[in-house]
Order: sequence, then structure tokens, then C-alpha cells
Amino acid sequence: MAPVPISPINVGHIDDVQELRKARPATIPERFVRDMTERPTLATALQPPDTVPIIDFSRLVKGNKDEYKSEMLQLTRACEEWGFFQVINHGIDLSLLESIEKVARDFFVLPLEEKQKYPMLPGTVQGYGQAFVFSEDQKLDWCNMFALGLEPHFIRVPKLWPAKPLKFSETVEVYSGEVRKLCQHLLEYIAMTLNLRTDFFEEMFGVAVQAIRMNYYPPCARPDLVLGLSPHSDGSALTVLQQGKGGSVGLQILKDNKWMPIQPVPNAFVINIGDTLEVLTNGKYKSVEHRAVTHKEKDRLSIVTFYAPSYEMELGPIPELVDENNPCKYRTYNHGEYSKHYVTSKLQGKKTLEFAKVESKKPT
Ligand SMILES: COC(=O)C(/C=C/C1=C(C)CCCC1(C)C)=C/O[C@H]1C=C(C)C(=O)O1
Ligand SMILES: O=C(O)CCC(=O)C(=O)O
Ligand SMILES: [Fe+2]
Repeated sequence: MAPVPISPINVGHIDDVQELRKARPATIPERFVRDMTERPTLATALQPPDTVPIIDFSRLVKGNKDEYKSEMLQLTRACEEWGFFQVINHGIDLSLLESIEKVARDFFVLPLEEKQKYPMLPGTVQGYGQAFVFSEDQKLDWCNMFALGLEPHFIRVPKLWPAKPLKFSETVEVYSGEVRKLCQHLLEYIAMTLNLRTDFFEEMFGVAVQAIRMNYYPPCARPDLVLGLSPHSDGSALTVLQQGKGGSVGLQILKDNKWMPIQPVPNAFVINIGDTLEVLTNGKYKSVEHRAVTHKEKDRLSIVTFYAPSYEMELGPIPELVDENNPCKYRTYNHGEYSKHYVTSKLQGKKTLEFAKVESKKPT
């Protein structure tokens, strides 16, 4: 008899949340019910002008001098004070945003047996399932995920690329190419806000790592008890998030110790600074903790692109951004090692970034 592969990780049985929703159990299974302190009851609506900055990308690319200057100031403020911003007029064809949303939705509505042909195995982050689950007693997110590594090609797992819907792979390729260019351009402007050469990050990153994750949050009868996605910061340099049309307001960021919702802006991308940019800028720009919550009647879809340096890169604070007033907060490490650490740790606020922190000197 062929040996049965033994996984060192025992995650127990993970219910598929779309199937749970269909079955409508009288109570929410215990594994999804959060401890009191984690329950999403405390969101405070952001009041204008205290909302996540909106960057008009077209004013950066082809605005007049004044428009360019004021947009660059907004971008600097967004990176320094928020770690999140929304980008409008980004230049990506709106029909492509519609197409990716359609193939993502069409994928999630497929029968479970079809989706399970592409399983996200315990301890891995690609395919269909729930990522970041490492033990039987870990609470689960009210979310189904489908993720693929895209660039460089060696991170691709071809057997996880779905045959259905028919246009899935083609759409992901075209969409990801466009989002990659957007990331490269955003990093050029971000470099300029730091008085670095425009091509600083492009040169430093080598062949950047890129991955896509589609998150589907079905409605939940008790949104007050569960989380769509656990609090975390992203390990990437930049993350580009597209919120599906007509979905619930689900993304929340931790601002001044309070959870605040991000109102979707039609056709905009939500951009956030990941751990890697926090390290490179020596904490001048921060990766901000965020989470997703669910809704009683509405579902929600998000399509997320992670953009990060090559795994080979040795990474630490950029020397120009370290001085007496801002002493070095992070050590130098290999990005591949950080990626491994990130994907083998559960989502837990900003805990994974402790990997990179310089030990603080104990008072003598
Ligand atoms: C919440 O974050 C993630 O799911 C995630 C995973 C990304 C990846 C894949 C889905 C496929 C293989 C590559 C990669 C690890 C990038 C976050 O990605 C961040 C974390 C690190 C580190 C990073 O580089 O991007
Ligand atoms: O769905 C969302 O809005 C949040 C998704 C997210 O933070 C992630 O996938 O890393
Ligand atoms: Fe995230």
C-alpha cells in the first residue's frame, strides 16, 4: 500500500463558509466565534476630512505643476499618517476591473467539488481554502480564499490554475500585468516622496514577487461574533486591493487604536504599505493593521495583489533614512526568509514584523 503522506500540521476539519451559509445552521460553529476582545463591535466611522486620503493618479502622471505638487503632498501624508490610501484615475481599463471581478465571482459560485480540485494544503498559501491556519484550536475566518503566486514564474503552481471559469487564467494574466505596472509607478512616486531616485525601488527589488488573492466573504447570520479576515499587516512592499461592486463595507484599519471602516470609492484601488516598505523606510512609512468584517445580508469580494522584492534581496533600512533622530529600528535580513516566516505564521496583527526588529537596548 502506498504510504499516506503525513502533514506535520494538524488543522482539524475546516468548514467551507459558503457551504455553511447554504446550510444555515442554528448557531455559528464554535471555531468561527471570536473571543470577546476580538469581536468586531467597535468600528468607528471616519468623518471627513479624517478619511483615508484619495490620490488622483492622473494628476501625478499628467497634471500641471500645482496639481502634481498637491498630489505628491497628499501621497506623502497618506504614507506617513495612514499607511493606506485610495487611488482614482489609475489608468487601468475599467472593463478589466469588471472582468477580474466576474471571473472571481464565477469561480467562487462553482460547486465545492470543482473548487476543491485546487486545494490550499495545510501550511501552504496557494489554491482554494483558508490560509494561515496551523492548529486545530485556531479560530477560523469567515472567508473563502483563492490565491496564486504569479511572478517570478518559478513560484507558480500550474496545477492550481483553475480550468473553470474558462477565461480565468487569461484574465488573471492581463489584470496582473496592469497591476504590476501600477505598483512600479506608485513606487516611483513613493521614492520621490522620500527624496530617493525615481528608479530606486525598481532597481533594488530585482524581479519583484507578485501574488494574487481573491477573498470571498459570504453573508453571516452573526457578523458580531465572527471576523471575515483576522487582523494583520501585509508582508509585501505594496498591496493593491480591489473591492467588488455592490458588496458590504468590510475593510477596517486600525487608526489611533480604533477600528475604522474604509468606504469603497467606485473604481478605485485601495493601496497599503506593507511590512517591507516599513522596514526599508525605517518606520517612516508604516504597514497598518487591518481586518475584514462580514455582513448579515450582503456578501463581499476583494481581489488583492501583493507586490514584494525578489526573494534573493537582502533588506534593511535605507541608510539615507537612518540618522540620530531616527535610529535604525530593523535589522538586515533576506526577504525570502521573511516570506517564509510570514506564510508560516498565523495572522496576528503586526507580530510577524517582530522578525525584523532590532532588539531594544535594556537600560543598564
Ligand atoms: C495576507 O497575505 C498573503 O496571503 C500573502 C501571500 C502571498 C504569496 C502567495 C499567495 C503565493 C506565494 C508568494 C507569496 C508569499 C507572496 C502575503 O504576501 C506577502 C507576504 C510576504 C512576505 C510577501 O512578500 O507578500
Ligand atoms: O478583503 C479585504 O478587504 C482585506 C483583504 C486583506 O487584507 C488581505 O487579503 O490581505
Ligand atoms: Fe491584508
